[in-house]
Amino acid sequence: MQKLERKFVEKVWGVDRLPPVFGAPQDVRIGEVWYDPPAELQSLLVKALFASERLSVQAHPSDDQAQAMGLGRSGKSECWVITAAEDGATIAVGFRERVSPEAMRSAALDGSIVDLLEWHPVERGDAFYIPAGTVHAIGGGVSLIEVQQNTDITFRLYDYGRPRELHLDDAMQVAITEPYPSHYRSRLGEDTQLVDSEHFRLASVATNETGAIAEWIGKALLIPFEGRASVDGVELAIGECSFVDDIATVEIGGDGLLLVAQPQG
Ligand SMILES: O=P(O)(O)OC[C@H]1O[C@@H](O)[C@@H](O)[C@@H](O)[C@@H]1O
Repeated sequence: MQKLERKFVEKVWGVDRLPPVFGAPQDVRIGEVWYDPPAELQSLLVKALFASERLSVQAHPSDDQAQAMGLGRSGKSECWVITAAEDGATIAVGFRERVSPEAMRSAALDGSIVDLLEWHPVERGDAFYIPAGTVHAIGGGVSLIEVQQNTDITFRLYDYGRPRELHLDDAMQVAITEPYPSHYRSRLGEDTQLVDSEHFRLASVATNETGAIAEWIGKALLIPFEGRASVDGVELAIGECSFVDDIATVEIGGDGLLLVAQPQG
């Protein structure tokens, strides 16, 4: 088992103070904690996100689109598990109704795209799979764990007038201008398989009942979500992410809830 190194990333929409378990520098607006992918598992990246304000409205390319655009081999599908949400917090995923690409473009230019999106109320434990092409924006007052394909290609459609680069023409090539299919949503406690996609799968596993991953073999990433969890007797603290070479051969213990991610395909 290998605990992954953490990297703190400043973001305009980040928070002034991360939970103490992260030991983050003070006086810096941190929005993301990146867990450095190990040499043995480079295809997935895990992040913890902390948003005090809305992130950009954005979309990511698929593998084929990224390759056709000369941006490398990998696109970016991702998933989120909400770890904390202030009262009334929302995230935007997909459109309320189907829109034409032209209507999306002009709404991105004047900012009214924010009102075309479906803003979903969220609470701790809600999970969303976000396939490449889904137009999305994480709202303020939300913290989450993200598991994503390991690439950093984000096409911003709209950024609330913040002075950051937009990528509207690229986004137009990849954005799906439709409502978000509800079967991509799940909830910890009700569902054990949160994501089962082309590129990765994600399960929520109670440390005393690991049936959800009984058939899993091979490399995996473990992210403690709640309570106390251990692997082969070593405690996994909240705020950490660990790599194991073969999930089938490790002994999970403790009294808590773990997220377990594994590459597929
Ligand atoms: O473009 P900004 O607003 O900084 O957001 C960038 C972030 O967006 C989120 O939705 C995720 O895709 C993160 O992996 C990404 O780093």
